[in-house]
Amino acid sequence: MSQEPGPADARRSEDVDTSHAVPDPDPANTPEQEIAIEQAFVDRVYDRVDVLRADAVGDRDAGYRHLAATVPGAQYERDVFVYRAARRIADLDSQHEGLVFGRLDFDDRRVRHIGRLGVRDEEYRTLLVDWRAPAAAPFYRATAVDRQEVARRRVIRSFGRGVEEISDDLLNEDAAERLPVIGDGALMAALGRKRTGRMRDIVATIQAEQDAAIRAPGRGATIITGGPGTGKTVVALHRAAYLLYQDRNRYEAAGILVVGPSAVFMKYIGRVLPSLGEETAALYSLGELFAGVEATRQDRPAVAAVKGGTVMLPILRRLIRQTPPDAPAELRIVYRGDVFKLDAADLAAARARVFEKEPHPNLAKTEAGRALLVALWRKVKPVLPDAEPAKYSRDVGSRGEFLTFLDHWWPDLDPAEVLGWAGDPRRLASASEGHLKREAVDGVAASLREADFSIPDVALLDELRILLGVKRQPRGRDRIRSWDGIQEVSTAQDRFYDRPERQARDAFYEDYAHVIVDEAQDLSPMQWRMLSRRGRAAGWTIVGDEAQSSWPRPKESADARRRAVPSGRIHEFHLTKNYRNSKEVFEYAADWAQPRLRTIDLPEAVRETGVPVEVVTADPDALLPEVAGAVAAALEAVEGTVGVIAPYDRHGELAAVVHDDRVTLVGPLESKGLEWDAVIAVDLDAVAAAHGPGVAYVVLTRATQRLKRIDLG
Ligand SMILES: Nc1ncnc2c1ncn2[C@@H]1O[C@H](COP(=O)(O)OP(=O)(O)OP(=O)(O)O)[C@@H](O)[C@H]1O
Repeated sequence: MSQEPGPADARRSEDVDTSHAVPDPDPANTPEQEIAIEQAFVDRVYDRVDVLRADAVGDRDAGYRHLAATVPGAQYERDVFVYRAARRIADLDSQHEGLVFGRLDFDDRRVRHIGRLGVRDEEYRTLLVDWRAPAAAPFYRATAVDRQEVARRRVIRSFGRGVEEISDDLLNEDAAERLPVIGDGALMAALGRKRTGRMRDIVATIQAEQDAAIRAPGRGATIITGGPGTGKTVVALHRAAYLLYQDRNRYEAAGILVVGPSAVFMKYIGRVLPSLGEETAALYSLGELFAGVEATRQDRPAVAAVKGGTVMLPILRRLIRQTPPDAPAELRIVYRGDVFKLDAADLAAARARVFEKEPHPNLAKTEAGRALLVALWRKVKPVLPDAEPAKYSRDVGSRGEFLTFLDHWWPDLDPAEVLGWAGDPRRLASASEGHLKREAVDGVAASLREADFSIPDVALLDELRILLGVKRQPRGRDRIRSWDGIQEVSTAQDRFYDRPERQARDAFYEDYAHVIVDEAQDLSPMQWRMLSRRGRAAGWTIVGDEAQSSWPRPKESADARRRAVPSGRIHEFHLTKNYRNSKEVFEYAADWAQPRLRTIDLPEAVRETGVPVEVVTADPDALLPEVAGAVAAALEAVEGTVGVIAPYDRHGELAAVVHDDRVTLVGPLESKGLEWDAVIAVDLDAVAAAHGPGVAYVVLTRATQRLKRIDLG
């Protein structure tokens, strides 16, 4: 729900009054006096929200009282009614923290407050404008050069219901005589705040170039590029919230999918959309897009490079045609007193004939039975010339022994099982003849013998799912629709509101209205294919930075992306300011990366800390004490989180440094997209050698305040 009119209402009436008059302040007011003025307004909004919540609870309860409705259609109406009330309650509940965060004072002395929700007063006049409404745009877009009639922009920071801090930005110098200007820079304050390990929303401080990307049209493809820390991830998430607000029916009914590189990353960003009141987007990491698998393991770079490439397509196509390992090698049938046999060669020929008719084995069972009967018939006919084909087929085809044979010879295949076959180097070598060298076969086969699947395996499993054939499912009753298509409201309501971190749609759902891909520079061609299946009719938001890529063949990936994303309108946005790293950290990272990377998109870091990057060389045998010392010093120096980023083969020996909630130890690939207040980068040269300079550049750009590099001597 939103009390604020959505864009449709705004279009209908451009002059929906979104501002209100307030008495002129005294320009000499102290910060405390101004805080008190805002507090009075904030209290008024909360009072109103309390009333609205009570109304919504009343509506929901009234809906439940009609539970016994038996008149056709009445149950549906009740469901819709209850659903809408439940939504309204959830919205109001989710937005309690910092509900009012912005205020615009216009040249004509009108005032507009901006918040996480739209709220109207008893007379349906706007009290608070939703940050996503067109009327809120000047809060993000107005600049001294293009003021959009804004005289002063104010950011209000609260804790619970209490206003704590105000920070103003005077856009019209002439208004200084009538408007007090307080505080120094909400953005800098937000950027300097300690990190907690969960990304926060930035509604109060979205910058103009970010706002433009957030509000781009939902259809077609929106491509957002920018160097490290420019807010690509946070912008993409706010964009999801914007799209949901802007066309709730469409985006809730068909869904928005947000895909990121790793489970750690999804956890890191997982609270942003709920904090914006949006619970319905599906968040999946690349390792989770195959139902039942939650892959978090990375393959060795050389193996990942093979598994992600389109070379896997012909290999998988051959693999599914191989005879299953436990399939019987001979069929014997007694017909009219004679024994008839199909040997291995006959069975192989029959198998090949099935594939000529139906390339998807899991859809070919009937065809397989027919092929066996035909092959047997060729043996029967010469021996029993008077046999009748129809009678023979009916008789043999309905026998238990024949059907049991068929089940074993042509079992329903599971993608995980088929991928497992490729763990046998002989099978893989046969499927990949002419495509892979011996060394690659051995590497891939060995990786497929591991106990669990790796992240690149998930795209292969998904490809196999399609190659094996997907049986048509009756459209599930529990597929989630918007309220106007909802079927079982109590179920939907539970799903939306009762689980803290939920998935609205399963991993195979294919009809998303919008797909947001973060860290897109790293997607392999096979991963692009997996995503394209989930958004055939979708709009796309693609976010990335080529320089941070770990995929070795960017052209192959770009081609795959072009094929995955429907051609059509493309909106491109480029973000230019680094909000994460201090200038000191970013300049160090850029100096290191520039000579090593072909293309690099260098943003401008907006914040200085005066703390230079530290570089030390440690004895390889004394790495643990060196890192432990660095962690202890970092915990002292920063209030927030500390990240140790080290090559995977060092994790065992370094595990002991994680003795505090604020400390995490991750591999270079998992550090993508994340940030810590202090970062300790272990053996950067090894990271660059194993994963390429792009990944080492990622490692160097994770710190908000302090970076220490520990090399091995
Ligand atoms: N307008 C803003 N106001 C406050 N904080 C911001 C703003 N824009 C970005 N940030 C913060 O800057 C940090 C970096 O943002 P984000 O992770 O989205 O960048 P990114 O471009 O995806 O980075 P990378 O490509 O290096 O992973 C985050 O802490 C984010 O909250």
